[in-house]
Amino acid sequence: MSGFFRLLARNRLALAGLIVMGLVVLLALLTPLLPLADPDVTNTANRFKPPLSEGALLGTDHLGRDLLSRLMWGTRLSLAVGFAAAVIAATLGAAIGIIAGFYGGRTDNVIMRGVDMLMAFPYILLALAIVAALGPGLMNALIAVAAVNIPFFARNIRGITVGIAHKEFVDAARLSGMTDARIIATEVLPNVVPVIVIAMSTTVGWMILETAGLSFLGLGSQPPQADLGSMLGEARSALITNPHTSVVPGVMILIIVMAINLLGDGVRDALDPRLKSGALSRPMPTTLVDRSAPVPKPSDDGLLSITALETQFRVKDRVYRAVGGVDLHVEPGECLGIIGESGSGKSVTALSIMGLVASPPGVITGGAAYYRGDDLIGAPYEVLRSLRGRHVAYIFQDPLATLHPLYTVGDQLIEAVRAHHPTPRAEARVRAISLLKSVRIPNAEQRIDSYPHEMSGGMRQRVGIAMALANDPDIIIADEPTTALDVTVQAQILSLLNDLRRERGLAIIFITHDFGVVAQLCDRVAVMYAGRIVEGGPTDTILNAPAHPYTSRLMACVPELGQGRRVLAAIPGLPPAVDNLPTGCAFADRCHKVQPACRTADIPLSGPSDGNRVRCIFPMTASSEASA
Ligand SMILES: Nc1ncnc2c1ncn2[C@@H]1O[C@H](COP(=O)(O)OP(=O)(O)OP(=O)(O)O)[C@@H](O)[C@H]1O
Repeated sequence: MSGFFRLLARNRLALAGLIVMGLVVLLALLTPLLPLADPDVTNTANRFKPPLSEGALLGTDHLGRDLLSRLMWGTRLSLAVGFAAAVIAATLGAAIGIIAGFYGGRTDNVIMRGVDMLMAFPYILLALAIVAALGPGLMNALIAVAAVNIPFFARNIRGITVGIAHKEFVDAARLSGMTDARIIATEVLPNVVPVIVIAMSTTVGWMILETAGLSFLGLGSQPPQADLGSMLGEARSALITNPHTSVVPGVMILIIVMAINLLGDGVRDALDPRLKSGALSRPMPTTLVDRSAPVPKPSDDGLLSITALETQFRVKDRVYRAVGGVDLHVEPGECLGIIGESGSGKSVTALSIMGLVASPPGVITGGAAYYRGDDLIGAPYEVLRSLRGRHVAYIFQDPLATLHPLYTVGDQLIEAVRAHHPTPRAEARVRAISLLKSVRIPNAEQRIDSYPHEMSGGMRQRVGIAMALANDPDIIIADEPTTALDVTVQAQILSLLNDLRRERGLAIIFITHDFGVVAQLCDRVAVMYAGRIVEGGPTDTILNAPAHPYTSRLMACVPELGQGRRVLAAIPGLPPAVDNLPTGCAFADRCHKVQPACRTADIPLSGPSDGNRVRCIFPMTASSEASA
């Protein structure tokens, strides 16, 4: 709750709205206690007194009634009616929406067609019809305003509920034997309450206006009772001769509605977790680059050479150092494996190369990535766009997130083929079919017209791989591409990638958690921890004699088939938070070989450039391992 108020207070306009609304509500609550004149007592001798007259701070109206007093009582009434109408509309609308969305089918159809009928009328006409049927009066105006707003809430909440009703946690609740009422109360309602609050906060002002509108037309509060709308209505005839009688309630309506709307926007932003992290702000086409240090020279002239790459996420006042000075290089026909625990910075390193880290919040703060001698970091968008997919292609981890649900896989493959090579559609289709065959999709001629949801997870992943191959790239950056595949398909895909790099000199950067895949495919491997490479070198050397305690413990976690029973040694503790990295070795807290010297200063990556390089001052040796 305190987090919510902190976020709300950060939005200056919302804070201003909150303060103004707080004052208005406070004044409305204190009105009966204030020494004000009776708002309904007429005194025609004092008609139309101007503001700042003696005994009438805001002047008097056409019947000589004190405008300040009428304003205070009128505001109190308008606020009460507006809030009450909002609560009634939200409660009934949400209940209708939840029932329609949860039960679906005929229940949904009957309820929502009724709601549609209500929505078919212009809302003010409907409100007028309801008040005309019930008779003028403030209570009837309240009922009318609530009734015309019920469909708005019902439709919104029904949409959210339909999505939630088919989620796995609702299925799990059903399986555990919960009744529908309990599922609605404990599983559905908590998920829709923020939406109800957001919808309410943005519509209260609107309902106050609608109530004022009905009173203005003489259908709401009845004389002598004052609300803001009726005050405006009564002042209509004196608009030119005595404008203060209209300005006083008009300004109050403006203040209230502005304050509520600003506050409502702030509440919406503070309650929506996606808005909080800036996820809905439009990311820039390439990652923002803010390099203060001079750009490093390439350490060698490989196909792709990454030098001292640093990428951060700047979220509000926190800085997450996701990648903290990474050096990597890959040659044509070579496969480089990147391995490390979840959150170690593997994906962010890979995405930084082509400027694909979303900005905001991502910023590349240092280093360079040379592709055939040209630095890609900070390269113009057009340059990166022409390289993306054509020379450097990515295979992403989550095939469902990368394929568009509304296009067939064929359309998407054809689009990928034609993005960089203008080809007739028929020719691109033939190429797409051959790509699907090359990733071993059975029945490719028919499957090309399938939608992503009609394919299994493994097939979708293979479509993602086919798409990466569409333009014969020089480098493929594969981020855990085989995680969703069964072992036989995984073996096929790995051998396909292996063939491609042999035949075509394709370079592969393969991000994985699986040492088995590294052993099978990679020539060299880099082990990452807390955003840095802690060990790197030829795969055989590292797998046979890991030098960093982290690498050795990571390997000890891997079960081995056919090696008999052995205890799997999990690494104790958790990786450090990248917004609060310790001095010295980031693995020190979890390391069985830690010494005080490990925590004093930064530890460089040392060792021969063509051999095993390690970021440790007490690396593992055969003898130390034996004694451990
Ligand atoms: N938008 C973001 N805001 C703040 N921190 C982020 C953001 N995206 C990633 N991070 C942080 O950056 C670090 C590196 O994340 P990254 O996705 O590269 O890890 P990874 O090693 O690829 O993990 P996995 O194996 O689970 O994919 C993590 O600590 C993560 O929490």
